Amino acid sequence: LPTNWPLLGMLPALLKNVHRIHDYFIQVMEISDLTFLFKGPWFTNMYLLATVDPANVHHVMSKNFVNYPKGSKLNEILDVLGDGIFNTDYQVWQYHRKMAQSFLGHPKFHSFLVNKTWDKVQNGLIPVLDHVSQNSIDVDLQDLFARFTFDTICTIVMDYDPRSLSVDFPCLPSSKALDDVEEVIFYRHVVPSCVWKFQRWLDIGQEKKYRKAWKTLDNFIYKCISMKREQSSNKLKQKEDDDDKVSADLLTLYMIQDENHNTPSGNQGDKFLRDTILNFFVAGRDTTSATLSWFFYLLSKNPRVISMIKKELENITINRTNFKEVSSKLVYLHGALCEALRLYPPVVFEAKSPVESDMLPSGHHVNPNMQIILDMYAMGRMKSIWGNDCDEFKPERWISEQGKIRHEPSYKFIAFNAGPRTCLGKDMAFTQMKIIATTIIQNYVIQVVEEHPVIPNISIILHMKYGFKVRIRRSR
Ligand code: HEM
Repeated sequence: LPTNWPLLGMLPALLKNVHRIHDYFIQVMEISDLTFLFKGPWFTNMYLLATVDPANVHHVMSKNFVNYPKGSKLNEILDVLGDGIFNTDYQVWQYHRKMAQSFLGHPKFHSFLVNKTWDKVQNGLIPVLDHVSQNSIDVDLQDLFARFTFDTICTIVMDYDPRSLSVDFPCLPSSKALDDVEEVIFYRHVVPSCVWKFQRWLDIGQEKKYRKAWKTLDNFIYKCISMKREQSSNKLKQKEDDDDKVSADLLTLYMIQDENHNTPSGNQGDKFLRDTILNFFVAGRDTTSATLSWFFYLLSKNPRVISMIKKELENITINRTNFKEVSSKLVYLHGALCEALRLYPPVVFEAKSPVESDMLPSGHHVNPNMQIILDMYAMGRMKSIWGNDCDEFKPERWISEQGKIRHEPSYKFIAFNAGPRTCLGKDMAFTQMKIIATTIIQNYVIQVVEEHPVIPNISIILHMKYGFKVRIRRSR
């Protein structure tokens, strides 16, 4: 366990292990009975209680949810997200949640999503995969998936397709700006706040990058909002009919509320819409694309699982019209995706501070000066939670004796968060991942480029540090 040095606290141990921070946390969690208090240098007032104890997770995320809002410290770190769903509490968060639920949970949303995803497969993914396969070009599959999900989330949220997934692989500043923002948000989580605030004041280093990325995102989103305003000023009224909600995009839905003065944001005008859109970009782009990348990486190491998925697909024809019925038959594929999410959850940790002092089920006292880190990566790899074979990629873990999907409580399988702030895009993510996975597995062979290093990066989203270089060919 890390030594607590006078003045420096446990910072030396953290710095020494920063290059292998994920594995280091697994080790510390295993030998400290699933919860450990890291103490920072004396002048920083930094106390991090890291935990992977399911009882603590259940307590913080569900049972005593009201005592663990996102809070002002996190608001500062995530300031680029403004008043969007990720960065708000209480009424504003409830408003977003209601709006997002009414959109994503609308009965017509599923077929809308399936159609948009299928369009992108046919007009984006397949042409690009055929192009790289015919010309024997090595491709970064992680980048390709990020392009796919960026295009689809823009389409769903704003009805605008930036077409980043195409054979010329265009470099989109808005997509790059999202990467930069995520990197700096992680940095802000790990250095003392006085350090990053000083850098922000001087406009240097990571903070300079953050400011520029923020501007790029603002330019992109505000432009889309004004385009939408022009296009739809006379159409908005027509969309008010509940049945039409899903033939519109999320932005239109919010604009209708705005016109009717139903927003909780006061008179912020386009700023509230901008915050909403940006939060959905963050929610829907990297989470799904990162999972797909790790899923295909795991498949490349486990040919047996590919054979099992192919076997499951043998007697099933999947297309855009029957996807809803067929999807529930893809039990093994579903298990394999859950297994990828367990081993490589795209959101690696969740940071929480109590409003009032509290006692966790593990017996640890927490107070408002502390940050509680729920380490989702380590949680998926704990022997005491998942058994001695926890490091193995075993889709069978998710299948019951009756051949159905085995349900695991969200405070144990935490990839989609737990409690009232559970991910709203879970079904959307599974739908997209299944469409993409079946298309690739049925039609292509993927081979990882030899000696290409695949290691997790250190950020708020678990990407592959050097991308995922593969060679692709059409299967016969
Ligand atoms: C494999 C894919 C995905 C994973 C693993 C995932 C995971 C998560 C996690 C861990 C959170 C909690 C984040 C936090 O509060 O700090 C979250 C929240 C959320 N996710 Fe997802 N997500 C995925 C895909 C999506 C997609 C495609 C959407 C659709 C746009 C989406 C929409 C949301 C929303 C709106 C929230 C905020 C919920 C709230 O605070 O009430 N997610 N997701």
